[in-house]
Amino acid sequence: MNRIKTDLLVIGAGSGGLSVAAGAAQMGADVTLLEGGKMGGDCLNYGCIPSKALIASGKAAHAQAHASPYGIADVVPQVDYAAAKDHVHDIISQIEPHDSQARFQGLGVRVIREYGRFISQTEVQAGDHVITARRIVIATGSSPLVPPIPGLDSVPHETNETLFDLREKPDHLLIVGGGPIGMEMAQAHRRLGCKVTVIEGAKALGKDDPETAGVVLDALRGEGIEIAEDAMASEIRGTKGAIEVEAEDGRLFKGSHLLIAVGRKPNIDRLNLDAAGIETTRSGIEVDNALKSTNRRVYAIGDVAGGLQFTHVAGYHAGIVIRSALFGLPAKAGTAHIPWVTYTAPELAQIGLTEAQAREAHGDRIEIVRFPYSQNDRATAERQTTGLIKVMILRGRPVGVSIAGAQAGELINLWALAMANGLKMKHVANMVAPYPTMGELNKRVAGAYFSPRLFDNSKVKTIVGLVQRWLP
Ligand SMILES: Cc1cc2nc3c(=O)[nH]c(=O)nc-3n(C[C@H](O)[C@H](O)[C@H](O)COP(=O)(O)OP(=O)(O)OC[C@H]3O[C@@H](n4cnc5c(N)ncnc54)[C@H](O)[C@@H]3O)c2cc1C
Ligand SMILES: NC(=O)c1ccc[n+]([C@@H]2O[C@H](COP(=O)([O-])OP(=O)(O)OC[C@H]3O[C@@H](n4cnc5c(N)ncnc54)[C@H](O)[C@@H]3O)[C@@H](O)[C@H]2O)c1
Repeated sequence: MNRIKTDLLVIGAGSGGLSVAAGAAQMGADVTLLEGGKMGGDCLNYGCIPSKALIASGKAAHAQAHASPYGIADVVPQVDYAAAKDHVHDIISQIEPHDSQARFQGLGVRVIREYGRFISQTEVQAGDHVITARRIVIATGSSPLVPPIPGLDSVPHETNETLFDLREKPDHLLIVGGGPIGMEMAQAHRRLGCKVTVIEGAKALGKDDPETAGVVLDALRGEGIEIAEDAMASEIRGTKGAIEVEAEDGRLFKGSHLLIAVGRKPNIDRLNLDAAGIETTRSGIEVDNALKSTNRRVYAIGDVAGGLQFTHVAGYHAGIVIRSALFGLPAKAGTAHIPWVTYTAPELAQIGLTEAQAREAHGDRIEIVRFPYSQNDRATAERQTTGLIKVMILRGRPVGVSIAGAQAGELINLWALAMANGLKMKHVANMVAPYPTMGELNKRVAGAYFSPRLFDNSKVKTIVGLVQRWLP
């Protein structure tokens, strides 16, 4: 056995683990990083990057087929599905060096390409190494949940771990699960020429605000995607090319290929957590708001910590752990200022409270303002007028923003800044936004908050009247 002593042991080289390792090593800590699978984790290899690359292929095809409103003839896109997958892998390989073993070794991190398992409160075994660490960060991520639906184990199916290697174009893709994975992949495949049916057990995009999610679902249905809601898949049968999914209420869906996208399960099986006294919940490792597990020397971050499961959350967690483990400073992870975006077209973005959550938490004190894309000149010029921005406001401060529309993911950035720093609506209204940009929507919705106060206000009218009488 090779014995290693280290300041910080990071288990998992995905979005969270890499951020902790890079930060800690560059600040002078002795860092050991374990990775049993691919460097870069889910986001680079099976998640954000391949999905956004395939969405880009779909967007290119869609633009060809819908060019005539801009004065350019529509073309039936000649889709080479396998070539689109080559594009996906090319994009992964362009980003790969940033997450590579060589780069991290260059930063001074000791990288061990093995799965780790606890053998005591302070020791982890990885291959023939036993590592003792002052502090340990578990950043092992999550895997696709493949539920025990009768028949599924004997029917060929894809998950996010296999879909991006599939090279034959599905004739008719059935997708079980209408969350972000399901809806993003539904639209990408529809635009690449597949028939697509989404089978959703409750409401599609159900974690988002129903009003803004509704805008996206209408658009997806308009592109020809069948979205069946309240359709809990209860039995799956068939063989490659001829698959059937039956819902609890008897509805039957037939297709050629099947994608399972019904959520995630935390990667904890290999860790032997009992040996370290680390407790778990149904969604992952139990952590307090400083991301410490029930073993006070061990943190859990990112997907395995069971909260919001996004790359930027894993990165945010990494910053909190560095502050706590390296500097011994207090640090708490919040969620009120965390945005998320579903990269459909139109995009769907959310930060903080939805309208229903805001009303439940703050009752009548909540004010809601909306502004439609149809009143934005840039959106009009680009024929992207579908959508709206909606802001939930408590005593002049935004507590939630929901956006559906083109570039919603870019627009939410401003609200992420505002909400992370406690800015008020007046700060957004004071900004001068360049014309004509989609970003003006943010300023205009802030204007919509103030305009009744200014324009429907008898005091303001009286003051203006008096001043005008005295002005030379
Ligand atoms: C299809 C899809 C699309 C997505 N799109 C987005 C998006 O657009 N934006 C966004 O913000 N998020 C997106 N996500 C979510 C995002 O990928 C995850 O939230 C993020 O990767 C979590 O980072 P992590 O560090 O917690 O885990 P991961 O990135 O999964 O990394 C965990 C790593 O730990 C390794 N590991 C596991 N167990 C062990 C062990 N015992 N020892 C050593 N190594 C181990 C794994 O091999 C893996 O490499 C998407 C996810 C999917 C599936
Ligand atoms: N753009 C992004 O940031 C992005 C994109 C993809 C994934 N992700 C992350 O990955 C996570 C997982 O995504 P996901 O879409 O797999 O999960 P999800 O939990 O968000 O959605 C899963 C959906 O499947 C449905 N479902 C569950 N069992 C079912 C059954 N038997 N039949 C029919 N429907 C069923 C649920 O009602 C739910 O709506 C997301 O929550 C998100 O954190 C993020």
